[in-house]
Amino acid sequence: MATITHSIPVVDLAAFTSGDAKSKAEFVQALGKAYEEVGFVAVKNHGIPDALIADLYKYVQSFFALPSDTKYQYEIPELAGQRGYTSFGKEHAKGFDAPDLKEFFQFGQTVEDDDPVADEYPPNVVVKEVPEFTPTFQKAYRAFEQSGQHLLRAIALYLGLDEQFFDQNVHNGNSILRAIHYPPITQEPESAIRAEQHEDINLITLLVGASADGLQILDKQDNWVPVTSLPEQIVVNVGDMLQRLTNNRLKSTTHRVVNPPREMWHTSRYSIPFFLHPKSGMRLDCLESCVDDKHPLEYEPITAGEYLDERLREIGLKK
Ligand SMILES: O=C(O)CCC(=O)C(=O)O
Ligand SMILES: [Fe+2]
Repeated sequence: MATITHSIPVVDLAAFTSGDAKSKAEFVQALGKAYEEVGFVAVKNHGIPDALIADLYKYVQSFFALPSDTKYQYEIPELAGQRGYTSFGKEHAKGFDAPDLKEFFQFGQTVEDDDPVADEYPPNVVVKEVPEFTPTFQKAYRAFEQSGQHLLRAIALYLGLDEQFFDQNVHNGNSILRAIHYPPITQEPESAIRAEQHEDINLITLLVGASADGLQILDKQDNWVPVTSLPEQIVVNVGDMLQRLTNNRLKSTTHRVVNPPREMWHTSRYSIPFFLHPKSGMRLDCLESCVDDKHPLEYEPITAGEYLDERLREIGLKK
């Protein structure tokens, strides 16, 4: 069912959410196979309204256009970049010293029921200069959660689990909506690129139309392949938590964002990934169904919270 129009398979989420049993089952197989082989898909009919995405980009651009001193007010070192602003040159990929050529803003979970997990989450940082910023992030956060929940249900079915396997751990989970600005490049970058090669930490990442070229994935032959998606599609990839849970059956594929050619140095690039995380208490111990003689157990038991802490230290965001 998946058609390859670019470097990554394309799937139609409407086949899962509104289709009959046959198209639902076909979607499950197409998504699962793509995640075993490529780790990335482009999703159409993802359910996130175009107008909301347009608003999100508009307010994100207004925020990054604020004077540096104003943005610094929203950078709170105790929050380790998990909420609010992180200035240019702070984050580096695991295993690399040179920081990425980016600044970003992170928005997290707001618990609206009486779930005690609320105590684990710092409040979001409210940008006063752009009043529509916070309500738009909140709306988008919920829309991404919803879309991600459908995809995780399909993944659960593919893995032979109960369709609702992820639901309770993702409801009020520690997901992050991150707006990234890669500023214009003004001098020959020494060794750094916009985002050095890495794998995402979380279960899955949903990425709305990055505003310019640059995203590349590493294929099985070690070639960098550009990822392009049509304007109405979002890119959704497997992160390390899902790879770990499935004992490497689903692939958390290495990716990076390269610098543009010199004639495009004067342009900014914006992108808005939603890193879908479970609650910190979710166990990421490898599923029994993913361990056998051919696939021996690769990882120690761990919770999502322990794993996240380990990874944030490795990328320089947590001391
Ligand atoms: O900017 C992009 O297109 C992707 C960014 C990314 O891979 C990340 O922030 O993890
Ligand atoms: Fe990434």
